[in-house]
Amino acid sequence: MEKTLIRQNAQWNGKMFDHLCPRDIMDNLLKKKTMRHVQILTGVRRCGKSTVFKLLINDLLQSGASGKSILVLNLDDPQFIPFWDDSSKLFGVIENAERLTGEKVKYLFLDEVEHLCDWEIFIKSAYDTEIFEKIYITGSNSQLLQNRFSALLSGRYFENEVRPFSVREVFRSQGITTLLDCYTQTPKVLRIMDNVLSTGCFPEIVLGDADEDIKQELLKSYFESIVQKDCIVYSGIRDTHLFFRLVNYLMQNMGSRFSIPAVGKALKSNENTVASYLNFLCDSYICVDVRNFSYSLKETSRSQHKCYFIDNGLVSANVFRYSPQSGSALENLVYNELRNKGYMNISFDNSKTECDFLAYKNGKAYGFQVCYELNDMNLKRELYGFELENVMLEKKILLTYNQKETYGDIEVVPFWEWVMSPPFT
Ligand SMILES: Nc1ncnc2c1ncn2[C@@H]1O[C@H](COP(=O)(O)OP(=O)(O)OP(=O)(O)O)[C@@H](O)[C@H]1O
Repeated sequence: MEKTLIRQNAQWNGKMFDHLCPRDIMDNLLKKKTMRHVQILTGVRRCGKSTVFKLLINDLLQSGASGKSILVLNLDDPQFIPFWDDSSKLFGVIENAERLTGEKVKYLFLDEVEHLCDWEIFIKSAYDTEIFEKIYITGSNSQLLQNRFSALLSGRYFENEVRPFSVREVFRSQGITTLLDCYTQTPKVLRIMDNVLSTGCFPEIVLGDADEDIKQELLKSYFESIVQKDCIVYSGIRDTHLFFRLVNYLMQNMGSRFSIPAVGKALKSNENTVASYLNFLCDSYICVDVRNFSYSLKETSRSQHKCYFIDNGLVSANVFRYSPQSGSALENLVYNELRNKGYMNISFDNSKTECDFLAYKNGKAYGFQVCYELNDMNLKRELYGFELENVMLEKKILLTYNQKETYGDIEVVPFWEWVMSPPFT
């Protein structure tokens, strides 16, 4: 089996990657390409991690590297099952590759490394041999670097999260590359936004020409594999019935505030179990647990939570009566774009103003309110959201589906315009 795998590897050539869409994360990765540090790419399943490998390989080939010096091993492939319990056997695969191609492996790519029970030991030895110019690895669980051997790698790696396409990447994949394109092709922009609100931003969903039903089916299969492989099996969840009820509860109440004791009560379960199941879900990158804003570090003062999902499509495929025109669908998209645009410490305000998002960039605080459609009934409440005590906001931005206005220092901006306005990261 190794022979076939290795022959496939040695045949890399630039033309194989012509059809791939460029990813914004590449700028960051290429800046570090000459550093020996191991590059770890984590992220939810199907978001495009292996494709980022291909983009990196393409760059290596363009820079003159030989295809034979690049070895990619996908450890999710059942052929690697015998290696899962003893990663040192991989050195044998590398030696075989070198014998077959007659060239040293300089660039090692390991996909889904979490299958190797002691992957850090293998990576540490591979790094320390100084044979490889660069080692890239991927994993689909944020606990990848939290096990007993992780300290072995300290100071030797960079970790970056790959995420499904940002909305800007979706626009770019459909030929909308500038703000001017958006102004001149607004109906197309709104059509893309409708798609993104309902079927999300996973690359295969965005780029595929399958009809809506097939996309929903595919999204359901993504969901099942994330929940099964990266939550239930990876974290050893025992009460799967409770776990599914929790996921369903969080999807139905996406973007609504909750407390762990209240969910425990609603699901008739122990709150400690609910809290740890929520952590397992977050570890798989399928959702994030956002807390209310507080200057105090005491946990009790941040006891309110809101859950946002990595992709609107995953939610729409699983929640009965999901409405892409709802505030929560747009709010979920805004949360993800805040992350894509590099905002940090994202929280919500739990005082009387109820500001949807407080987020920081370059040490400055920004306030965001999200309203699908502003009208006479909700305008006053939405503007009031920015009247925060104790926080000086650098900017106050009210994001809508397609309305633009200014109210004093508050800018009402269509979501697509905000997405396509620099700075992008
Ligand atoms: N930049 C891109 N351009 C074109 N297609 C892409 C791109 N990124 C991802 N895809 C497509 O999306 C699908 C999933 O991508 P990929 O296999 O890279 O994801 P992954 O995160 O490695 O998935 P998994 O965790 O399940 O292994 C593939 O069909 C791939 O071709």
